[in-house]
Amino acid sequence: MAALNRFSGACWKGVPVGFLNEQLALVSRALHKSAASEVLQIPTREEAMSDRMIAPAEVREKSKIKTLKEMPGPSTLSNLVEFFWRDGFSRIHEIQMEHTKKFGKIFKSRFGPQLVVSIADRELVAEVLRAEGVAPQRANMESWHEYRDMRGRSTGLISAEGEDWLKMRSVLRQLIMRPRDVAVFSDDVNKVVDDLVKRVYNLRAQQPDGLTVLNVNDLFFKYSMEGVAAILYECRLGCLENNVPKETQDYISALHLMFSSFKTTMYAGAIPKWLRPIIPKPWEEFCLSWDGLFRFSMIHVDKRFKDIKAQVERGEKVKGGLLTHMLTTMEMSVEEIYANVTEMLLAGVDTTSFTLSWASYLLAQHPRIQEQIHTEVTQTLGPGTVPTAQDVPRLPLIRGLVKETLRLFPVLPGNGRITQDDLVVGGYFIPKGTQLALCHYSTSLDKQNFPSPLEFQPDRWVRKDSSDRVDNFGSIPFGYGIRSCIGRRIAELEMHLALTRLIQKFYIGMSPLTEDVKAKTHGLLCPGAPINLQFIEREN
Ligand code: HEM
Repeated sequence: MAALNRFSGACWKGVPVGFLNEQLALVSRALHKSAASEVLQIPTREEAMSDRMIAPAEVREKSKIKTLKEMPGPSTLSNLVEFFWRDGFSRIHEIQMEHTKKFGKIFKSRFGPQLVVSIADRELVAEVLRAEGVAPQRANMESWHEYRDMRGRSTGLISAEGEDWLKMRSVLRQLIMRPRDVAVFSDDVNKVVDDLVKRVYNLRAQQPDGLTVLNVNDLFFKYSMEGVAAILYECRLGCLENNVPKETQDYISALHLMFSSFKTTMYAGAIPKWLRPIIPKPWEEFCLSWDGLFRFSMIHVDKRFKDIKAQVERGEKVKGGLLTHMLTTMEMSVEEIYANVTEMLLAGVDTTSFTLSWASYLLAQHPRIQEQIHTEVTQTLGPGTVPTAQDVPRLPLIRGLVKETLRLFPVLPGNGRITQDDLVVGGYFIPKGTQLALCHYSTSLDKQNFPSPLEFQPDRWVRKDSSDRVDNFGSIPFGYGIRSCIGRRIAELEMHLALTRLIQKFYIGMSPLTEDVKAKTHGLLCPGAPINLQFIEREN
């Protein structure tokens, strides 16, 4: 039997009504068979319903379905101690692994009133995601919705649900979901890469050895923000300049507030409204950072809108990218455009910068692999060629580098889904409305999914022949299916072009100032200490 089945209907005395209906349907199908069924002595409906009925194998299998009560998992108390006493919020990825080891590949945890079913098995993750409906829900976004209602703002792709989400997703997916859609941004991103390289020279020059860039994540944060804004706002923000403009600096502060006070913002959702007068800070900070993020997006969207209007008034042809398209077609309202660019910028900066930081760190830790990749780049592109989106398919090791980095350090170590139907997963009945946690960190490091899982092997993603399938649900850092990451191709373009150029220009070495850097969870999986690297210029 497939480990997952869909049921409709509620539970009746612990047995899902849909399940009973299915049994009745099976029996009824048998009863409506012709004479042949009489020869086979199919039982009557009454016989079938009696205790003496020998159920078909499928039905017998279903009767083994267990309830959530029978599912193993840590106690509420141990969870409380783990998270609030032992700072579990910064070790969510490790706790995921520990619980998988202890309780198996499906287990339940309770956080106050919230029950979460965690799934750390690649096949079960695949079944859940493959069986999704048309508008999957990731998690309860009540605090996000409350802020938006309070300020009269719209939801964007991350926070929207149902029809609203479906409408916005269908507009955006036509614009940025395929590699060839984002290839048109290649020149814009390359200009940002030019500035990244300049910035590396500039930062190195400030250090006594003339080689080291301290805390590379700061550099990559600015690169990612500049890159994603070049695409989303069709303008430059000046993040990589020596003097970052004030407006941009304010935005960076709002973004830092959102993430650095991750616990605070988590509590903002978790603290009941009636407690807010007593503990006001989390909710206030949450609103303050959203105000900053929205303000910034609105400035840039309004500016572009004004430019387009002026162009139209002058009788000029309006040309542009993503934002221009959204503003001229108006398939979404202006409020929806504000909300979407705000949420996309929020989703697109730290994710990309952490991945770039880890990728550079891994290259520095593995000089032999770095040389292999450098050889691939120079042999494929020739000396001094600036890579473009069209070159990326010819650089399998660069793609492997990004995939392997995201396998070892999936920025989102776990993803969520709220079940929209009653389901059976891994032999357990899971009622509609249950919060699922898909444990990507555990599956990525599971040796059944990836041999020698702790080793950094970018070439494990290079297909040797057509039968050699290396894509698997063990590592799906961008999610899967209709609700997967809409910015995936933008992120990949930014990372592929930046890494290729850095590898062309520099040998990336470990700085003596960097010790073994462990990952920590801070909303996202990020470096637990500054990564300081040397960028040694190559001679070609
Ligand atoms: C390394 C970079 C990135 C990683 C690893 C990443 C990962 C993810 C993941 C795991 C999800 C949830 C998918 C799911 O629930 O199935 C997601 C959603 C999303 N991401 Fe990304 N992301 C990255 C970069 C970006 C960028 C650059 C943007 C925007 C330009 C972006 C925009 C979004 C949005 C808007 C959603 C919500 C989609 C929806 O609900 O329809 N992401 N991302």
